Amino acid sequence: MSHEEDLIDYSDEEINTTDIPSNGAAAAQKEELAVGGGEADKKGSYVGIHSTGFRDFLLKDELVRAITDCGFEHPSEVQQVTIPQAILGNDVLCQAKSGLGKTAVFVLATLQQMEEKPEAGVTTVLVMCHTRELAYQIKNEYARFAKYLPELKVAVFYGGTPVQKDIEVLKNKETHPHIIVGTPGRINALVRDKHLRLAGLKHFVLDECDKMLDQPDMRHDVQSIFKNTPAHKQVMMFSATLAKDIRVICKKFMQNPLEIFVDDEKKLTLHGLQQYYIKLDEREKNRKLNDLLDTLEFNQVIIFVRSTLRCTELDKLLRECNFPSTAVHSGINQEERIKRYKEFKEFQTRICVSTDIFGRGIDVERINVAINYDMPEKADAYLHRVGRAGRFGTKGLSISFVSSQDDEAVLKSIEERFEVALPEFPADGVDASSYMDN
Ligand SMILES: Nc1ncnc2c1ncn2[C@@H]1O[C@H](COP(=O)(O)OP(=O)(O)OP(=O)(O)O)[C@@H](O)[C@H]1O
Repeated sequence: MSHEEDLIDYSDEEINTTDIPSNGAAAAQKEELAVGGGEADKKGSYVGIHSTGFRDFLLKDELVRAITDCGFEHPSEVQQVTIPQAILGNDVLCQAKSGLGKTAVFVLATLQQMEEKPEAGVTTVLVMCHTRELAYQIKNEYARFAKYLPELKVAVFYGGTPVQKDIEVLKNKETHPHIIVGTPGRINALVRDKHLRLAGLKHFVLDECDKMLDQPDMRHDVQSIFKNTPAHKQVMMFSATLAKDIRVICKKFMQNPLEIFVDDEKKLTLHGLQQYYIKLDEREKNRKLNDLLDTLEFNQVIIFVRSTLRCTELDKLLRECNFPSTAVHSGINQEERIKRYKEFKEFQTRICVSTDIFGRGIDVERINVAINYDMPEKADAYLHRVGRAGRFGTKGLSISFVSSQDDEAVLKSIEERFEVALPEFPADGVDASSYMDN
């Protein structure tokens, strides 16, 4: 993509839906992952599963060892289809269900393409996502997979922390990262003020790309950063939800990408996850939540609310009732937010009340119950939120409180779009073995 002419102001753009490649709806019925793109004649074709192990990708020894240490035995479907193309440097636009390992696709693909002795002081990989905690998590994934590549330097930059610290890291050749993970606001500020130079960039990655390009502020920052990168580079974008209009926008940043879409939205439903709703009055929510937390068996539970105020209040109430709860929302200072994220991830707290900050991308292995105390406004947000439970094909349970006509409308749209039965939560509860892995 040439920079000047093609980086348009998307808010002025008419979305041309006829741009979208046909992925062959009939075939999509049969296959989980519809793969189009690459070469023109490949559009609409479907890649079968050929490889069975990470070794088949012919990755560097250091990566194979790290993968083994992580306990990954077999690549997931999205990994099988995408990694072989991504390590060749192709652009990738990838949609795949929540929790099935999209992160490892770009982490492994970029690490695989790094030079053995990366040049000091040059950043070649930039990964951006929409929240600070997710950036922190992705940075840790890089650390996990790069553990046998000690020369590689990875850093995470996001807002709410002293910018001077980031500037110091970038000033010094010894500490200057080869790989940067971050959120667009801070990265853009560092680029704008010439602390971060991206002339040597080879890989530009957006995780949760639909969210990032859907929000005007974030999209503006992403575009400004993109303009400061070389024309020739690999661009990869990922999300569990990729509406057709957003795909068109994503592709403006790419050249002839490998496209992986789940056109048949019912295939986005997580099969290990049991999903229910409870109809109740707003004022009955606290009592109901108390009952559920008392009676349900869970390892960890995440509870979503719609505002920071409700988040603070509900967390306080739960702690008053002696539940081991924590809260995460944008009103908390950043250091404390990361501390709470870490504690929750490390199983030191078992209940987390959150706004949509933890609604996407956050990967906490032991969450097996997700509760929508407040129903989200959109079906997409619902899909991401409940996907926090039942990661990587494990079992899980989600319960959504429905207390208004708007909530009912969202519930209906979820059932229709994802063809998921969302029955009422049974009065006598559900058998714990149905949502707890042994
Ligand atoms: N091949 C694998 N074998 C075992 N575990 C895996 C494998 N790939 C990924 N995982 C684990 O699965 C979990 C979910 O992965 P990840 O967070 O990348 O999912 P995702 O597709 O990005 O989900 P979301 O759309 O919700 O962000 C992580 O804990 C990750 O370590």
